[in-house]
Amino acid sequence: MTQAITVEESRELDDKTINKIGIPSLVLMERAGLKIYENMLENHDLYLSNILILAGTGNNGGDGLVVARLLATHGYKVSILIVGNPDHASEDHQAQARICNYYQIPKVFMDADFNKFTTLVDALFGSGLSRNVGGDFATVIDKANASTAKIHAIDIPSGLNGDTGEVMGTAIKATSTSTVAYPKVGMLKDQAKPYTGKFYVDDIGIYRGTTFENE
Ligand SMILES: NC(=O)C1=CN([C@@H]2O[C@H](COP(=O)(O)OP(=O)(O)OC[C@H]3O[C@@H](n4cnc5c(N)ncnc54)[C@H](O)[C@@H]3O)[C@@H](O)[C@H]2O)[C@@H](O)CC1
Ligand SMILES: [K+]
Repeated sequence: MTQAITVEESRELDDKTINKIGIPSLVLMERAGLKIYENMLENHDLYLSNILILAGTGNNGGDGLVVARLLATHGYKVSILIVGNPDHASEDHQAQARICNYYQIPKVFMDADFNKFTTLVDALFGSGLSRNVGGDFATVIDKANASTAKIHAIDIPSGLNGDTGEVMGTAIKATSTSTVAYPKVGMLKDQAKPYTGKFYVDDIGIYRGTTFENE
C-alpha cells in the first residue's frame, strides 16, 4: 500500500495538478473512470450483468458517469440514478451527463428496486463530503446496503469520513473501492474496513511531490 493522504491534501493535489501543472480536469476524470472501469472488470467478486450507477452531482458523480459510459459502450447493461439537484451539478459532471444522454443510457429514479441490479457503483460523494449525510442521500445509501447487489465505491465509500474513518450519519458498505491517486488516511483505519472492502489505488496522473525544483 502506498502512502496515504488527508482529504484536504487530496483536494490540494487535484487543484495543483489542474491549475498549476495544467492537466485539464476532464482528462483526470477520464483517466479515473477508465481505471475504475478496469478495476470492476478484474474484480470477480462483482457481477456485472445489470449495473446501476448512483451518482451525486459533484465530480465523484462525474467519475461515475464516465464509468457508466464505458460500461454502456462496451455492451454492459447499465442505468443511472442521479441523487441531488442536476441544475446545481459541477461543470465536469454536466459535461459527462451530456455524453451519457448522447448514448441514451437509461435513468432510474428514487423508487428503483436495487435488488434488480447485480452491482451498484457508489459515486455519491468523494473528497467533497463536508457534513453528515441525510435526506435522499441517506435513503439511497441505506437502500444500497440493504440490497442484494454488490457495491463498488469510487474514491471513498460515500458517508465515510476520509480522515477519521468515522461514519457521518450513514455510509456505503462497499464490496470494493477504487481510490483515486492515494488512499485517504481514514480509509486505512480498522473501523473503515467493513466500508471500503477490497482496495484499488488508481494512478491517474496526480502525484504528491516530485524531485522537480519548481515543486
Ligand atoms: N477534477 C478533479 O478535481 C478530480 C476529482 N475527482 C473526483 O471528484 C471527487 C471530488 O469531487 P467534488 O469536489 O465535486 O465533491 P464530491 O463529488 O465528493 O461532492 C459533491 C458535493 O456534495 C456536497 N455535499 C457534501 N456533503 C454533503 C452531504 N452530506 N449532503 C449533501 N451534499 C453534500 C458538496 O457541496 C460537494 O461539493 C473526488 O472524490 C474524485 O472522485 C477525480 O475525478 C479526479 C480529478
Ligand atoms: K463514493
